[in-house]
Amino acid sequence: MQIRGGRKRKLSQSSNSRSSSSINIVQTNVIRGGKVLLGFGVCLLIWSSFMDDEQNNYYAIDYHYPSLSSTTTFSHSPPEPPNNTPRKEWRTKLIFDFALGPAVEKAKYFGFANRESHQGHNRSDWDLLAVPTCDANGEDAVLSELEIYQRKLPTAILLGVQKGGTTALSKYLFQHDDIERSEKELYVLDEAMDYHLFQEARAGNVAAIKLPRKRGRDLYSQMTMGITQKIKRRSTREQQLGLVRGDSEKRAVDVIPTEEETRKRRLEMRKRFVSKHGRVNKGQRHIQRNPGGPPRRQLLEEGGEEEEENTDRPERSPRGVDDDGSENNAGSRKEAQQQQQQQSNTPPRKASIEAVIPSWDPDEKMKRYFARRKMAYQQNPHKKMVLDMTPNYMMHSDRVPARIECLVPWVKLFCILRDPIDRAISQYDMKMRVVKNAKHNKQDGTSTVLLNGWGNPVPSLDQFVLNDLEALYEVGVLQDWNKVDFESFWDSEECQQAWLKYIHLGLNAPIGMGLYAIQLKPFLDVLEKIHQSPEIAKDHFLALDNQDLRKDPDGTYNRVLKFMNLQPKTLEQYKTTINQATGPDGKRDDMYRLSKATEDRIRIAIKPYNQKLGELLGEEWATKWQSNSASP
Ligand SMILES: Nc1ncnc2c1ncn2[C@@H]1O[C@H](COP(=O)(O)OS(=O)(=O)O)[C@@H](OP(=O)(O)O)[C@H]1O
Repeated sequence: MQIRGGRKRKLSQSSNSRSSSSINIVQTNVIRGGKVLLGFGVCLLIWSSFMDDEQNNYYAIDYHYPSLSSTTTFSHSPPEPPNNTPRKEWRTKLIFDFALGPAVEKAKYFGFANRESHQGHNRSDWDLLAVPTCDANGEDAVLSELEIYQRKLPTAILLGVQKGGTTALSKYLFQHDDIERSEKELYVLDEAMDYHLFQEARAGNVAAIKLPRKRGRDLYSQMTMGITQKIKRRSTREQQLGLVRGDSEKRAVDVIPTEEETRKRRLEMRKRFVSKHGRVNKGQRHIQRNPGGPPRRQLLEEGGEEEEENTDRPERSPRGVDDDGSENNAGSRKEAQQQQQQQSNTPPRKASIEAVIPSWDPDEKMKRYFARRKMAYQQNPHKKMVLDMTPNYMMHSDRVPARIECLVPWVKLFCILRDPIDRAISQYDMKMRVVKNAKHNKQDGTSTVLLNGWGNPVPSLDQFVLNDLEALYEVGVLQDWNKVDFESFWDSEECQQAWLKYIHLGLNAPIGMGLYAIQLKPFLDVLEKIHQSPEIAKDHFLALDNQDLRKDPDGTYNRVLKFMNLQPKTLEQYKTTINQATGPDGKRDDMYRLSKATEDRIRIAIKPYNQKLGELLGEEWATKWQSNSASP
């Protein structure tokens, strides 16, 4: 702005007074130079400030409870009682906050002034949860088993892994009479707890919580959650029209366009948008799309498919890197906000928690969480096990272990692992099932480009995994193991920080999720810490292999029952998704295939982590996935 202003003045000066002295010219040049420097300095300052911010965002997931202690964190290290707080009170408060607190808030939210009337639960149901889990001296949990069951706190937790076969296993387990039937994925220890803390932060009870932006997801994979709304709408439309979804031939249609094709397409879309609605600043777009014009709904109706593609974009991140990976123009955003302010005379929106997490919908979250907990808290004292099978816990290994220690130290943890490559392919397949209903843009009659809801081409399977591989190298989780000694890296602070940085990027993590050793280590550590004995800790952990579940469902099911100290049982029904989708050998005719080169690259890169898994879980795990046995 300043530079442009300077230029204007210079032009008007030169036209009006040709006879200005050379001193004037020198002065003008000096001023102009100064302004340029000043502008440069300001830009540098802005840039460095939000670069810092970006950095902080990666590491700042520390949840503080000032009411307990300003140093009690719930993420990276297990919380300890603050000074002068009796351990009993401290623990009661934690249990109350985590298990009961959200429930009380929910009751308030749903307008139950009187909790007695709430959905058949009476006050004592809720209050049961608030009973301290330690004795009068503040020593460890003294809840009897019955008390734990009555409280419906989880007695066993399935940590992961996503696409490992959780759905099938949960269907099997819920057939058992001694297992409480609840929804499969509860997200109590990650999302719900995070949500509770957000509520607290909003109320000013805890320090503001920064979460990483979802930039990485967009930057590296382009398969974002943002598209799901659009796809849902489109698929409903397709259903209404009687179109069949899910036929496997469609999977083969994604031909990845060249960069040039992508650029052209974006330009075209932009041109069409501008010709229809006028030029709109990036920053302005989500503030007021069409000042004074027809309402947006009307625009959409007139605009048809193309414009809808463009206008369906969710809000962009407040600052920093844009959804499509390009740098935001912080200046133009500010400008747009100023313009907006002038137009509407309303103050600019303050950065809020919602701004930090763009897609956050508290009401929606609240309802979902409420529904889940309601199921989990069903009053049935006869069931012995309450399961929380949330495959994302494994990936949230920065906060869930501490919460386990603090809240449910008695739990047994189990997981079902799968060949990382097969797992990644399955994840891609899941994403594509959503994406493939997006617009297919016929370009020249021969190639068909599959686009996501934002008009960006979706990556091929190879690209999808390679992008993640690149991210893992970028943050330092993966390195050139010929140059870096994995053994010393594994135990280092550097490794932990790199992993934190990676998970806080919010990626789809097709390869990262397959690094089981690094995810499981904190859970194994916390079990040892809780039980103070490696043997007892071992009894509280079970790792299953997806292949075993495929080949011997009955045997695997009974292994889990034994692990939970439940009576053995023969499975009544095996009907799971495996029958429709995957054969007993894990192969699927319509499955995507990774190129051999990519697969080899990944296997070499993650090999040391697999070997570590052998050290953690037993030798057989070290060599399980050397070659892709499930692929031809
Ligand atoms: N019985 C049995 N044993 C082993 N594996 C099975 C079984 N049933 C289903 N599947 C396969 O599991 C994959 C889905 O995993 P999840 O249910 O964990 O998915 S999710 O994370 O809950 O979305 C999914 O894998 P892909 O078919 O490769 O996508 C299912 O086919």
